[in-house]
Amino acid sequence: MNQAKQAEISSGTFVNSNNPSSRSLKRILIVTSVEAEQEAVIHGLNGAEGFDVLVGGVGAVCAAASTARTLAATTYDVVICAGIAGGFKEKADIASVVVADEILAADLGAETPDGFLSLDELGFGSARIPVDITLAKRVAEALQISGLPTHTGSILTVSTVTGRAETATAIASRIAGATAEAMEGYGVATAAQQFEIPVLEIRTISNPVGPRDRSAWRIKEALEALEKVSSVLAEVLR
Ligand SMILES: O=C(O)c1cccc(C(=O)CC[C@H]2O[C@@H](n3cnc4c(=O)[nH]cnc43)[C@H](O)[C@@H]2O)c1
Repeated sequence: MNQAKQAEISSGTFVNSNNPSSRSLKRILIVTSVEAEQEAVIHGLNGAEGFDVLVGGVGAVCAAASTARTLAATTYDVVICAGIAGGFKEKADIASVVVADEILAADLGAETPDGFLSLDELGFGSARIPVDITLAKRVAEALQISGLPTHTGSILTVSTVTGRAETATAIASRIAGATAEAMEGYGVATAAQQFEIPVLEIRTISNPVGPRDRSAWRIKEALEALEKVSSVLAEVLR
């Protein structure tokens, strides 16, 4: 997608009275990759004020550019990357929810005969972007209480969807805490970081990370879970 499409739900104001830091979240940007995810989020928000939902495109580069363009035009208090994802074996099942405790560009680095070197090891910055951990924990707790099976862990950003069992095993053994993989989080988070805005990533699981079997992707179930996640977000962030 070349042209990011923004659906503004409302420009109203809301205050988060449950936040221990008393920070008020007046305006929240949710970035999805495709329109089906945007629609699920909008249905779940059910007209709640203060949320804008952007289709940022597939892949970290497109997501970063779309998010940065939006943040340059409007002030937000938090940015949330949301959508469907692959879940790592024994970490996140189909239709469960993963709230990132960190956002990690899993394939940003260098391959060597002795293994993978991350951006950090190469000395070119960091492949890890911290989330607003207080907010992430509060959202995860609310999702769990609402009955959605919810995990907290690293959500990896990859350029290529993992399609072999060997790759899945290699990634899981290289990255402790790898819970889900998707393709946009690091891009959205890089834009948010450069605008000094807190970031979250929340994903619902459509498929296992492993041998490619598109017929086994449970996109409908994952989108239904994403809609429920969004209705909880409307409650917990209000
Ligand atoms: O075909 C459809 O109806 C449909 C509806 C909603 C979303 C899609 C996508 O294909 C979304 C692509 C999006 O999903 C993320 N994703 C999902 N599973 C994985 C995975 O195993 N590894 C990496 N990324 C995954 C990713 O963020 C894509 O942008 C189709």
